[in-house]
Amino acid sequence: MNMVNGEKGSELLQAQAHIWNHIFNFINSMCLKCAIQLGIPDTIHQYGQPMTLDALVSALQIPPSRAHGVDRLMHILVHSGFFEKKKHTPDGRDAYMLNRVSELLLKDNPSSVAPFALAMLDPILVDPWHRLSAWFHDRVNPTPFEMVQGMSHWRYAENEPRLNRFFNEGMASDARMVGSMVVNQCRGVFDGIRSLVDVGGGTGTMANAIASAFPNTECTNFDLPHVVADLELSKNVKCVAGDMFEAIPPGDAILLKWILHDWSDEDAVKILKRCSEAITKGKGEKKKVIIIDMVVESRDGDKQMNETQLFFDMLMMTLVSGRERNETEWAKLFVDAGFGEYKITPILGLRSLIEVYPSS
Ligand SMILES: C[S@@+](CC[C@H](N)C(=O)[O-])C[C@H]1O[C@@H](n2cnc3c(N)ncnc32)[C@H](O)[C@@H]1O
Ligand SMILES: O=c1cc(-c2ccc(O)cc2)oc2c(O)c(O)ccc12
Repeated sequence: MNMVNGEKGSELLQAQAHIWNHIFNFINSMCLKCAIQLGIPDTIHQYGQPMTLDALVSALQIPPSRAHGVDRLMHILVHSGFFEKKKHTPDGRDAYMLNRVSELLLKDNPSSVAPFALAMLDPILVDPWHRLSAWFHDRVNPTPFEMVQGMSHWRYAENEPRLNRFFNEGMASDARMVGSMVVNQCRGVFDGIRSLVDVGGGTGTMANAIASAFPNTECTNFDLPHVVADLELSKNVKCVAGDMFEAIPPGDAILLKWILHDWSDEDAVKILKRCSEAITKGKGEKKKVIIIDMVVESRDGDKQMNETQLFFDMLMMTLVSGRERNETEWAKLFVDAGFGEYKITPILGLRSLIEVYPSS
């Protein structure tokens, strides 16, 4: 039988479509970036009602000769779930509305993902992906990022204010969402904690949220000097600059949100040992390390969740010599760093809150 006829032929065409879909996946990312840069989500939001193409083109100040482009851009963005389209009541023309996804792209949404999207899709962070295969043969650079930029992601952020700003803003918007969930849904985690240090706390959003929900807990935000320089934090939050591989300020509890997945097992154990020293010096009775990170697991039937876990693991390998870990891998880190029991609370979607206790 001819290969391109019958069942074999249809399998072949399906395989080809699958490959095309993956080749062109970057078009989804680039259309998203374009929509954010043009300000489409904010423009529709400010309009306050479903917005026709003409109204959108005019508000965006795009020349009428490019209106067909906005039409086609909106078509793919509706298809990929970023906006809703409905018939405009008086004349039956199409009109666009925000949905829960595009609300997360609004500039004034405290949980906006827009800064992250712009940072991730900037050539600085896209170029390393073009070097991934070369990196597998490279014996020198810890990450594809370092291969391209000649320095680590953290050093680069220190020298490049634009990346530093986008990255810190992206982290802060995530910390606003996670901070409010943690202080509302996991209050018990902070019971009896007299002092807490948020290690690698970025611009202090988590420390501020914890300090305002638990005024009796003395909170410290600890990060690299260029991150904490000129920070204005709540008046009951201390700010300390330093290197977590050298020493961590003392506290009953150490918070590590999205820290350990940035590092290899060897470095993660070093950080945990510094945490162990810091809680030993804490003055309270109750002591623990609180980790907010992903615990990789196979989620039956949820292809998107599984794929997102894989994306994050690749992101950690490409940008920052880290990895995502399953429960067995986490448990090994805790044992190697000399800790005792741990408790995982899977409360933050793809991420969990892990409490790790000193060995008795
Ligand atoms: C992925 S971000 C997480 C930020 C924050 N914890 C959050 O989740 O919003 C990692 C943080 O670790 C900080 N960091 C990296 N190396 C560090 C070091 N050696 N000592 C202290 N902080 C460090 C970075 O500056 C950055 O703020
Ligand atoms: O470089 C990153 C990017 C992210 C990231 C991107 C987009 C999102 O919607 C959320 C997060 O997260 C990172 C991270 O957690 C980390 O520890 C290092 C680098 C990055």
